[in-house]
Amino acid sequence: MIAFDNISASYDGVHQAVEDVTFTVDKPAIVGIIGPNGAGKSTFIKSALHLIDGGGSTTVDGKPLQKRKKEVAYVEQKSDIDYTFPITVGECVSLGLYPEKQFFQRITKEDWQKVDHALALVKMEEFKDRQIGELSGGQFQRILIARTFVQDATFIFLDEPFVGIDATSEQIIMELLSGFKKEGKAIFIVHHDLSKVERYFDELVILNKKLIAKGPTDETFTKANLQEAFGDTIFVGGGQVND
Ligand SMILES: Nc1ncnc2c1ncn2[C@@H]1O[C@H](COP(=O)(O)OP(=O)(O)OP(=O)(O)O)[C@@H](O)[C@H]1O
Repeated sequence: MIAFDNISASYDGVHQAVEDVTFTVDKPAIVGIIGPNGAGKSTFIKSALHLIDGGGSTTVDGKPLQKRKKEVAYVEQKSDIDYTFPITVGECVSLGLYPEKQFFQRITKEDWQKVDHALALVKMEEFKDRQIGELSGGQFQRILIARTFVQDATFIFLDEPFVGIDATSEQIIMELLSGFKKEGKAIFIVHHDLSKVERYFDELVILNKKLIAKGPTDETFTKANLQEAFGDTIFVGGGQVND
């Protein structure tokens, strides 16, 4: 279980971007994190994972996150990533091995097999020796998922993984994540396409600075909760919103 206790964050010390968000998630699960632009979804993850300063604490199976870092993987928003960094696809995926390796340890043959296996899972094995800068957005996203796979993390956080990627990549990634769930992992996905919410997520976290709702999707994906988070203008194209 992962428990977030009073997670808060402020960038200027005056305005709260995230305020006292508390909830727990039992694995396995695929959890959607939704809310309007600027609601603090990314900030919540960064503060909860101690990537930025903030208040509150996160525990993994009762232990402070600092002691269980290897079990947590995070893929930041694409806009935060430097694609021009000169490394190959294989090297990029192998970075997932580093939480368990000291920097002076060599990557072994067995490690490279893990990398190859992960690349095969995301259907990117032919791209192993390409530079990451040569990939499409969807291909790159698949590489980042492969990196979390070699890390073998139990809790995986993905910030808007489907932005600007093609339907095939989205489907490949969702199938892979369902497989991760079957292995007992919990996957958190910041997502903005509300029409896919019911199909993709077992549980939902609805945020707008504060926690508006958290629970099984069929209980939380309601008009009342969405109006509270997004205001009255919310429109869910093709999706079913419960009363
Ligand atoms: N590095 C930063 N410095 C200052 N303010 C920031 C920074 N990052 C985010 N903010 C502000 O914090 C608030 C929450 O932003 P955040 O990016 O967490 O929202 P979000 O829900 O992920 O938004 P989106 O859906 O648009 O990605 C916003 O008001 C944003 O302008």
